[in-house]
Amino acid sequence: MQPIVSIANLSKVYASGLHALRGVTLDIAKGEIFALLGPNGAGKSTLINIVCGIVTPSEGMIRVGGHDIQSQYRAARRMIGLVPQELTTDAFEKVWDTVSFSRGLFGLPRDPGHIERVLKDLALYEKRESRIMQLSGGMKRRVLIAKALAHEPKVLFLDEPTAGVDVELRQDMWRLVRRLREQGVTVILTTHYIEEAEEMADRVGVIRKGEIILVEEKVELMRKLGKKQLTLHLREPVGTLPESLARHALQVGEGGRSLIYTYETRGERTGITGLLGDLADAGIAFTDLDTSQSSLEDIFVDLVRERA
Ligand SMILES: Nc1ncnc2c1ncn2[C@@H]1O[C@H](COP(=O)(O)OP(=O)(O)OP(=O)(O)O)[C@@H](O)[C@H]1O
Repeated sequence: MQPIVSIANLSKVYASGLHALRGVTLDIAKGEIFALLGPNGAGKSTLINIVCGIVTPSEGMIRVGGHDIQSQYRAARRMIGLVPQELTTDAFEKVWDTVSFSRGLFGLPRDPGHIERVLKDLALYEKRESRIMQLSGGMKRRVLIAKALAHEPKVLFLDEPTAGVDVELRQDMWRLVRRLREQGVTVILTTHYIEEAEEMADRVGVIRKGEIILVEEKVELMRKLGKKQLTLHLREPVGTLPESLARHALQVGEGGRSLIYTYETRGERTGITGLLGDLADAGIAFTDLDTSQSSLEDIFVDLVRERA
C-alpha cells in the first residue's frame, strides 16, 4: 500500500552547523499510530517541523498523501494537522474563534457543524465562549488539538501530547487518538514516555542524534524487549559448563559463582523446567535464585546509549 507519509534520505543541518537529522528514511502507513521516541535533542521536533513545512530540509524528499512538501506545499500541508508542544494563540481570543480561524487558514469554507463536533469531542464545547487565558492548562492543550483538527487533516502530528499533563487528561488524549484512528486519521506522535508508546502505538521508531536507529512493530518490539533474567547462585563455583547445558545459552557470572539465564516473558515456554532438570543431572546445586525484569525504560535507555 502507498504510504501516506514518505520520508526519503532526509538530512538537516541548521545554520549553526548542527547536524540535526542524518539520512532519515521512513514510511508511515495510512491509518497507523506511529510513535517516535528519542532523548532530548534527538531531532524529533526537527523531523516533524520539516514535514509540516516549518523548517526547510537540507536534503531529501518528503511526500504527504503523494504531494511533495516543497513543490506541492499547499496540497501537502492541507492534509496535516500539527499539535505543537506549546500554545502560541492570542490569550484574549475565544475558543470558538481561534479554532474556526485555524480552519480558515487552509482556505476551507466555514463549517460550524464540524467545529462544534471537534469541540464536543474534546469536551471544550461548554468553554467555546471562554478566552484562552481563562482556561486550565489541560484545556489549553485540548484547544491546540481542536485547532489542529479544524481543517479535517488526514495526518495528525502530536509533539509530546502528554508532557506534564495529569493521568486523567493523558487517558483522554489516548482515547481521542484511538477515535481519530477509527476515523481513518494517521497519527504520528513524539514522546518521552515509553508507557505512552506501549499504550498507543502500532509501530515505534527510535531516533538518536538525528538517526533512526530502530523501527519496529510494537508487538514485535515488546516481544523482543520483554526479557527476564533468572540468576542462580551456586553452591560451588563452576569453571566451564558441561556440554549437557550448552543448549540453554547460560552466562556464567563473576567468579563462576552464578549462572544467568535470560528468557522471554511472552514465550509460551520459558525453558526453566528443562534447565533445572539438566542442572540437577549435571550435579550443579544452587543455594538461592532471583529473577529480574528489565523495564522498557531501561531497555530504551540501553538502546539509545549502546549506539553512542
Ligand atoms: N533553530 C535551530 N537552530 C539550531 N539548532 C537547532 C534549532 N532547532 C533545534 N536545534 C538543535 O537540533 C537538535 C535537535 O533538536 P530537536 O528540537 O529536533 O530535538 P527533539 O528530539 O525534539 O528534542 P526534545 O525531546 O528536547 O524536544 C538539538 O541539538 C537542537 O539544539
